[in-house]
Amino acid sequence: MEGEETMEEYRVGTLPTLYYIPDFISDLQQSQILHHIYEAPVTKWKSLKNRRLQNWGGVVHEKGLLPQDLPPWLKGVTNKICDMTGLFPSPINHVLINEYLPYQGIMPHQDGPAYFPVVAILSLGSSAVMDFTPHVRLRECTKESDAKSSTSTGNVNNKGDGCSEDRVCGDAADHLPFSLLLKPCSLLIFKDKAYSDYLHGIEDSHIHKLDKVVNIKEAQIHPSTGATKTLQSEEANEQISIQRSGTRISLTCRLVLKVHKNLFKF
Ligand SMILES: O=C(O)CCC(=O)C(=O)O
Ligand SMILES: [Fe+2]
Repeated sequence: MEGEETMEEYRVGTLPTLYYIPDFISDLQQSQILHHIYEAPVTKWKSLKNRRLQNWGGVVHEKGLLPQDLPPWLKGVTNKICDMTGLFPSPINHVLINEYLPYQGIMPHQDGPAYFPVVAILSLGSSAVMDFTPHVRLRECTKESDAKSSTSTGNVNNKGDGCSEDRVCGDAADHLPFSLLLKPCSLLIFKDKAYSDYLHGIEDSHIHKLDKVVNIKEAQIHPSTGATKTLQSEEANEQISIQRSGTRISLTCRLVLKVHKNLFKF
């Protein structure tokens, strides 16, 4: 594969920097990776309020990474991601493994500043919907520009606030929430705007709605993904959602550019 050019065929949604690769790994590779994850000593798991995680590659500090070699079974995955996407300037050196029970999620957030702004997330085990929400500054900008246009001044530059540039307000219409269906064995990659202008998160719920999903076709919904139809009682509007039934594991693969070989040089 030839990197960014090849990636074009996996672009989803309206942002230029959001890619979804179905079946990035085989079922057999998935089982092997899951086997390694659950083979790790129980002390490798860190329990958070609503999920567990394993940290591989070392400790991420504000000032960089205190590195630890990734194990070969993870390097196999991260090398394949680097080779195929061509989006990482050097090998991925950090992997966070999150485990979610069917009612668990992750609150909307932006990834920390220590990371190079490209994220690759491999999904295993069970499907989930990831929601992208525009950053507050962009949401406010949208409201502000709506309010201004309703005053019919026709001038979006008349206040020295966060909306004071035509360019920013012009972009605001593009900053609508959207979601992605992440199926087992798939790889999601996002960078640039999708990384910096949006928060990403997964709802703490057994049911995930598909109404804002931009990769339905690519994710090819069928019964084994857990896709179901539920009926909205009042308007009898059919709305498709997924019923989460199994544990989902994700591998968040990233690069920390600043690596400290020696703790005392921090
Ligand atoms: O589990 C996921 O798909 C998302 C994880 C995530 O956003 C993170 O680890 O920063
Ligand atoms: Fe994240």
